[in-house]
Amino acid sequence: MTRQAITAHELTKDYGNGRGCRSITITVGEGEAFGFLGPNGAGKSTFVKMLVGLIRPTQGHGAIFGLPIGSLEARRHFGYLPELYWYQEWLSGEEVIWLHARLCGVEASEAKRRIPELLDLVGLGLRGKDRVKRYSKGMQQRLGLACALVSDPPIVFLDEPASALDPLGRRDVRELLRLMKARGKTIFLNSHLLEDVELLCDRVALLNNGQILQVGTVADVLHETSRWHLRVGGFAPFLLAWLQEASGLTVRLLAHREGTAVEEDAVWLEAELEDEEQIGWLNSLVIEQGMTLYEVKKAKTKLDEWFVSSVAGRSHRGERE
Ligand SMILES: Nc1ncnc2c1ncn2[C@@H]1O[C@H](COP(=O)(O)OP(=O)(O)OP(=O)(O)O)[C@@H](O)[C@H]1O
Repeated sequence: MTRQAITAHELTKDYGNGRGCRSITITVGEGEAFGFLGPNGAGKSTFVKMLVGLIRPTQGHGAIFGLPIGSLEARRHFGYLPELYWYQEWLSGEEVIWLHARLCGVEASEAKRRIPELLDLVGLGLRGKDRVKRYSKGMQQRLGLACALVSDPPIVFLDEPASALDPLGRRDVRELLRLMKARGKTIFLNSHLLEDVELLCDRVALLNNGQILQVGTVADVLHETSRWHLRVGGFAPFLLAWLQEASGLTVRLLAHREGTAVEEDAVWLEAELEDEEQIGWLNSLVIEQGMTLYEVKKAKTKLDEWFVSSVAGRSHRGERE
């Protein structure tokens, strides 16, 4: 059985104004990449700050490899990239990493060996001797990543690690996270870049107003829809109404489906089922009407669609207050 890397039990932070996060219970296994999602102000950073020991919970408890959050022992096991980072601008990039290495207790000889490796890893290879004052925001974020990895920790907490990066930088970070995952690191990722989360994370949690709405594997949350797509030939518009009436289901014509050429003869229909078994019934109706059934598959929701549909209609604080 996989060891539990991060656990939180009813972890709560109330800033005194009713904001923060409420009663969050989750477990992240060793080697797992866990995506923590939610709209602005949902409480994601607050939750991570409790786990890394920067703020004290109002209630509940948590542990890192079984060690209480906030303790020095727990802190030895992770690296952390905060959402808002600010490094000593009078130091060079190398000196900032050196400082973090020494604060983490990395031996001097080991730190010297790691610094050029880390600079290369985060794409700052040639700029290590420049002062932070001369770094762009994106370069400082890359520096922050290097600092989070300096002790080669088994767990990394990354709060929006690519928020300041251009598309190339984002791709670099995506690759870096994949590499870390392949090396068995546990990754706790707060991010609004849902495409990256979908590619990297094993499980995701969705937070709103400080509370968890849903937790599950990426596959589960994306496949929970009951929408099916059917590619049919010999379609005529009147058949749509007929299909709806005969099946009693909502069936619509998709204007065009991403990634497929628009063919003259074949169209995509989308059906909403109440029960998966209805798909066989619908297929037989399509064939009965003389249409050709080329393909039938369950519609896969993108993570951003899932995010929007899960949060839509609920009140949420943050930037929209
Ligand atoms: N120190 C504080 N004192 C009072 N309220 C706070 C404090 N820090 C955060 N909050 C509030 O707590 C809520 C959660 O904030 P938090 O920064 O955790 O959200 P988030 O999900 O990380 O948002 P974002 O995606 O914008 O980074 C927000 O309503 C915020 O205004």
